[in-house]
Amino acid sequence: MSFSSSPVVSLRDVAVYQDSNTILSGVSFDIEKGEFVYLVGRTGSGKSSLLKTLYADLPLLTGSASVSDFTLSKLARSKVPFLRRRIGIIFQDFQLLFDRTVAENLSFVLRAIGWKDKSKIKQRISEVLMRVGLDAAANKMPHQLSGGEQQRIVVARALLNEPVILIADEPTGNLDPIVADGIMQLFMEISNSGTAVLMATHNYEIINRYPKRVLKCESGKMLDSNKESFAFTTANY
Ligand SMILES: Nc1ncnc2c1ncn2[C@@H]1O[C@H](COP(=O)(O)OP(=O)(O)OP(=O)(O)O)[C@@H](O)[C@H]1O
Repeated sequence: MSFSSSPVVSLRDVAVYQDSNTILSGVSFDIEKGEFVYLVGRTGSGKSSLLKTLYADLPLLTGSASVSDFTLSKLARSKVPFLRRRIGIIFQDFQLLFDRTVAENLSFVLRAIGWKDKSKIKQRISEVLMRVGLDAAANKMPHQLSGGEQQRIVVARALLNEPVILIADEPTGNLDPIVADGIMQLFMEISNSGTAVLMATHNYEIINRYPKRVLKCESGKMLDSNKESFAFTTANY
């Protein structure tokens, strides 16, 4: 008997568009539960556009795709918030609310999706802060934290809904190498505990230090290191 679960992301012959321009075509890949995958490619090659397609910020017009249990081609606008609750989204700029504490930043998200019970909110916040190693930071203001700590809070925020996948667009871009390394270790722990991670990056040093599967946007197509070998070079990235 097989206990394998279905992929958390599955794309078949997908095209990615910006306005009427085709950015990528013929994109097919699966991401399994707990898998860690890098997304690379030159500036403008389509990484962010692909990620936006996955969280329904760009419509799926060609091919078929599912994320968690959502079929993107048939996704009604009203269902988009529910899709996004299954995805933790992390960007390079931290996007914390600087006029409130860490705990208030996190409770804001839970309240927005209908959590009301104060003790449950407090418990969930404490769980995610523990997970990112910052359980003592709940009552601090974001400006009292370092850049790396702020990014950990953003990761904690992305984990609030127990997502099946974290989608991260250049999450280490503004961090110095040692701090970036800490964030990578956190991502590895997160993927080891069953949440898939799809991370767009230009940082090939990080990929060499934490080697995992790589998807590469190149000349309007997607290359997959699970299926073919391709060169890694820091030139032009
Ligand atoms: N909002 C937009 N409207 C129209 N075209 C866009 C938009 N955003 C991006 N594009 C175009 O789509 C193409 C892919 O851009 P995208 O941002 O996906 O690339 P990227 O690989 O993420 O680049 P970077 O590494 O610089 O973030 C580029 O040609 C870009 O100019």
